[in-house]
Amino acid sequence: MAKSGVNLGRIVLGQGVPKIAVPITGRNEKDILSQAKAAVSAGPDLIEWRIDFFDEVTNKVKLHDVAKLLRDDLNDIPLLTTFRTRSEGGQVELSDETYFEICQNIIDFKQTDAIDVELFHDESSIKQIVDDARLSGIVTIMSNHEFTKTPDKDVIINRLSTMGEIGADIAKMAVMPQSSTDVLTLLEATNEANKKLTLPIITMSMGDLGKISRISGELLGSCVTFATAGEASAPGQIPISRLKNDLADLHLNE
Ligand SMILES: O=C1C[C@@](O)(C(=O)O)C[C@@H](O)[C@@H]1O
Repeated sequence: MAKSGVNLGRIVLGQGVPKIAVPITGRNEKDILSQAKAAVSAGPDLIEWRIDFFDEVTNKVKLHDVAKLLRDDLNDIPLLTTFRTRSEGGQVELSDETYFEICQNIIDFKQTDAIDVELFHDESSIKQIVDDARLSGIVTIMSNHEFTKTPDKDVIINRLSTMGEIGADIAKMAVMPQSSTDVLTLLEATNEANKKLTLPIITMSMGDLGKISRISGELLGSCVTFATAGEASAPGQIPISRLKNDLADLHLNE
């Protein structure tokens, strides 16, 4: 039975072919806007702004100005805004207080369709962000990254499940494989979690070894795949022009 999807602007996550997200990783306004132009012309389903790359992310006024300029350039392509902390593979380590302040600013600006919130922070603050996002009509994608290893299948499924219990609209888990067996662990966890959980999930096994996980989402149940239209934001991402063909070739017709 098909799950009910999550509306994100003009797209629905959790049904049919996985949606393609292209990240923007510029460090300043000029690079952010020129990457946005390249991303838009590559024709993704959604765009991710990785604000941890932005040099002025802690300057509220500047963050708001660039968020608005970016949004105006996206031609209605839905926007996901993500601050990835250093311990999860991002650019900057922050105190929880600053991390949540930035998340709150992003919600208050109302210039995004979705926000990424990392699972491993103070739980009551996460819940507050999820509630505030919902009140503002912003979708929460809760995430966890394991940048050095692939946890056991049950651990992956439990974390995705916990994200749903906390109130996320979508649960996301990225892991690093050390072997082909690790890749299979992530794929199996995806297949099981997708059947067990009511919320849509996003998973990936990073690096070259894990590339298969970036094209197998329709079969196993991962609803978004991240692709490049220039800079990659994580290892193993496939250029969008090729990924579109891969997803079309693997599309299930019945
Ligand atoms: O969570 C993810 C997934 C990702 O880490 C990947 O492996 O494609 C890329 C990040 O930009 C994004 O926030």
